[in-house]
Amino acid sequence: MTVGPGIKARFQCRYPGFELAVDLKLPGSGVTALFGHSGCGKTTLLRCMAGLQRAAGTMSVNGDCWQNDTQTRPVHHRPLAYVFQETSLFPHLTVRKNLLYGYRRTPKANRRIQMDQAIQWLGLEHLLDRMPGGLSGGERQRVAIGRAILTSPNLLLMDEPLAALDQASKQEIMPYLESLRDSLSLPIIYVSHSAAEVARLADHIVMMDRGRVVAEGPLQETLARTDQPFGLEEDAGVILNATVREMEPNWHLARAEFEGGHLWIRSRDSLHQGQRIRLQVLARDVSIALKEHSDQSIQNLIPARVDEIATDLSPGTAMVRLVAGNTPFLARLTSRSVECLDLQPERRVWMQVKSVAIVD
Ligand SMILES: Nc1ncnc2c1ncn2[C@@H]1O[C@H](COP(=O)(O)OP(=O)(O)OP(=O)(O)O)[C@@H](O)[C@H]1O
Repeated sequence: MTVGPGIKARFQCRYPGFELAVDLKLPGSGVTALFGHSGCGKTTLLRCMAGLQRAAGTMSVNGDCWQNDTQTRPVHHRPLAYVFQETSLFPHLTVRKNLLYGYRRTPKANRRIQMDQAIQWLGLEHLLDRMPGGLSGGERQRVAIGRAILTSPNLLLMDEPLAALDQASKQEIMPYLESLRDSLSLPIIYVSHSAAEVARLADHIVMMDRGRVVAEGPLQETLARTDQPFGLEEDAGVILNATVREMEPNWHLARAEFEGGHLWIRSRDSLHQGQRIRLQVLARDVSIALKEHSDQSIQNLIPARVDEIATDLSPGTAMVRLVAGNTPFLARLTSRSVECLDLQPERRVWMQVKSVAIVD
């Protein structure tokens, strides 16, 4: 069988009352989120990928075939690391020795991630001589992630790694996960049912429902679908990557540039010029005008093109996809407004953005 770059995962398996059937081609780098309601099969799919769950199918990672129709490599021969919701550190070993455990088990020639790097990425310097029993939940999880990546895996599987943490610990650990995403070249499959985590971390998304994939693709593009396979119509919105270009301290505003325009956002102390941020714009916060009105209170007025209109989402409601430069946005309007404005694909309009949130 020829296997190319990226991750190929095709599986079929059954439990009483549940069947998983997926056929996925995923990017060979970055974070792919497996997203969906409880019981939709996210953990089962992750276990199939790891070889922990028997399933018919194929699995390959950047050209390395782990399973096909005739053979399957056992889990301990797959170069992967798995981080669970509940950490399982060795309680009798210090943090340093827990980290070294993964590192030393990896043959020297295969070590691509060094101790110092992992310690720095995960901010573990001051914890090295501590015992796991005395760490907070967030600190323990950071050590567990460190131990996992120090095996230099070719695939990192993370199953709801923040689910057992309180809100404050989740906020604390997020920047470390972001730094891992940006520093590691290895693909990460990240199971979550938190839209906020997905918005912040993922590059690619797989949305599952009852053992099937209902939508899949790059995060930005997929969230901007007018058919809203996520069932999030009320909270539908796009995520965009932007860079802070200008600070207006007198007005407490910052100008964030995205591919195709800029948005004024409310400033905060932690923002600085040149910073890369992710923004969320909800469909219900976007309205459309045919002319550029300057006599109104909305700061963000952006020229855009109508790309697609879906009118049958719920009675009287339409979802309009707009494109500014290369960046898609969604606007949720009444069907009446769509008709009154005579909106059609390709029409040039002005997009009024009432509210923008920094994703964190
Ligand atoms: N070993 C098993 N035996 C029988 N049924 C199972 C087994 N493991 C999982 N299931 C069932 O398969 C379905 C999918 O479970 P899975 O844990 O993969 O979902 P999930 O999306 O990860 O859910 P959650 O977000 O709650 O962890 C559920 O209906 C579950 O009850």
